[in-house]
Amino acid sequence: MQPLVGLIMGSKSDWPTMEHAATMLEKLGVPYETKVVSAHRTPDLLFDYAKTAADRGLKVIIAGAGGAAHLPGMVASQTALPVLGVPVQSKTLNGLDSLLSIVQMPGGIAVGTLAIGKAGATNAGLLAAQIIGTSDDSVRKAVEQFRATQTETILDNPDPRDQ
Ligand SMILES: Nc1c(C(=O)O)ncn1[C@@H]1O[C@H](COP(=O)(O)O)[C@@H](O)[C@H]1O
Repeated sequence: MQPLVGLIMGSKSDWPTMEHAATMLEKLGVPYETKVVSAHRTPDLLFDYAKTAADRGLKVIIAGAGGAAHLPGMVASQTALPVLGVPVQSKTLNGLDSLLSIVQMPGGIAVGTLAIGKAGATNAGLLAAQIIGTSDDSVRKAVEQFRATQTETILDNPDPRDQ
């Protein structure tokens, strides 16, 4: 199926975090492609990827990076598609560096910044599906079903001592 989401990251070392975005997209039936693209290490690839993304049929880009995390902002500078940025937890500064690099965009180029790490990657997948769900009924229904099941699971087992 034609990918609707581009899931990119600065390094293969980001995959253990970013795979949680992939898991959510798969759960919600959203086709995606995934690739290592780095603003620093592969700048020409980054420009080509971002400039051709919309014409290739992508609707949303999720970009994860750690440390000096310029990838999401640089992708956003080259495409009008919505870009969701995931700060990957860094070893030295625990991801605060990644978060601040992604979130402090200058006005006029937008990146939707998620939380640091696994929760941020999971929610990037979810938010991408919600964006696609505004014009795709089957994805919107999958999101609604996911949320209903999540709520039921908690209500059915409210005792915190039970697993
Ligand atoms: N922040 C960026 C960018 C970028 O923003 O273009 N490219 C790679 N990186 C990050 O460098 C970290 C360490 O990468 P390595 O593990 O490959 O040394 C990764 O978290 C990656 O996202």
